[in-house]
Amino acid sequence: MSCSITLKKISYKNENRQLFSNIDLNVGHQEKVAIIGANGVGKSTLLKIIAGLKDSYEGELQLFHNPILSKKEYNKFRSDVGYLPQDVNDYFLCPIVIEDVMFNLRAKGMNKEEAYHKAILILENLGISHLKSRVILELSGGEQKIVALAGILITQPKILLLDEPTNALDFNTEKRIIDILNSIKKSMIIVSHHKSFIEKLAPTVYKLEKSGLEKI
Ligand SMILES: Nc1ncnc2c1ncn2[C@@H]1O[C@H](COP(=O)(O)OP(=O)(O)OP(=O)(O)O)[C@@H](O)[C@H]1O
Repeated sequence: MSCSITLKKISYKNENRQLFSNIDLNVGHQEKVAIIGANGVGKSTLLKIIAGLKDSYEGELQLFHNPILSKKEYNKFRSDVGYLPQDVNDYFLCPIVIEDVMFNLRAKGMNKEEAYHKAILILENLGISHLKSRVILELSGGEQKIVALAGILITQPKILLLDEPTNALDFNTEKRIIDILNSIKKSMIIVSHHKSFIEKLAPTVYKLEKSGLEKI
């Protein structure tokens, strides 16, 4: 199987305790998997390891079959990985919605008109074009989450890592996000406590325990 993400015997210890050990996982090309587990077991931490935001782990992370042995190595693949954190507050780079959604395209050198056009399209797709001129910090938690998702999807990463993507979304917005994520052909890991959301999106579900990942 062609794998986008491979974890081999990943273990992580924070300042206080061993969070988890022996995590093995293969996420195939365009496969969608969900990770569930008790509060505090380390789901967000595991996602951060895969997102290249933690390097003090044991074991091996591979992206597209390439062992990632250093930050430098990870950086070659960073633009292939879109990470939606559980708390999106600290991840915005611009004060206004449309500017933030355009930011990564502009950073890659795309001209302003094209980046603006693409940003408008993605906001329309996600049903939030009415928010385009709003100040991000004045939006609700749910609105901020969709704006963050727009900023990720616009760069067309090959891998999506979504930490509680439907947390704080109302029923209709959640339904729209499910439809959009279902229509996207990408490798995805979704961390969620939300059973019905997972059932509609991810055919493969793993439970994170201290001693490893169990397929359920
Ligand atoms: N910045 C931090 N500093 C110290 N400890 C932390 C930090 N972030 C997380 N932890 C601890 O690491 C453990 C795992 O946290 P993590 O957020 O990965 O769990 P989780 O499974 O995603 O939980 P939840 O389902 O509640 O979101 C917890 O005990 C938490 O208190």
